[in-house]
Amino acid sequence: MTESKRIVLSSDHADIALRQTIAEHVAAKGWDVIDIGPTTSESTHYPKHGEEAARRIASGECQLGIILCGTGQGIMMAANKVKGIRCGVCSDTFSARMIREHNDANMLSIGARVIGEGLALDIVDAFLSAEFEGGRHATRVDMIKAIEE
Ligand SMILES: O=C[C@H](O)[C@H](O)[C@H](O)COP(=O)(O)O
Repeated sequence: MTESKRIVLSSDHADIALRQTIAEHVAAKGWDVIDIGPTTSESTHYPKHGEEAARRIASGECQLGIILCGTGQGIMMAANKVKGIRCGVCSDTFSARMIREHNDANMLSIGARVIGEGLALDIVDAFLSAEFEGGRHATRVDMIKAIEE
């Protein structure tokens, strides 16, 4: 894990409570959590929240990010438009581990209307405790980065 442990959290209106539960869970594990909201369940637009969170990572302010929307898909698509972001939607712990180990993902997206709180927290733990393996996977991640150039 990187020395600085700062993580950004954001979501749309799909489940503010789950995001706040994840924020508390991650903070309890020693992460400095930057929860950029929103704070109410008023209908909002996931692209802006995905982009906002992604830019906190692209700027170097945060090392990792966790974002949520109803399916996790729309906010993931928006986040992945920001250069340097590798974000995957996960509904299982194996994928959450593998997107770190093989893809060096810096953001995790969760479908708040897809999975429950218990699984979501396990997915978060799998994502945060995994490390990028490098080697052949670094070659492939470099190829992803080259597409952005
Ligand atoms: O990918 C998009 C997300 O699942 C959104 O959370 C969803 O489209 C929001 O839908 P609604 O406006 O009906 O709550």
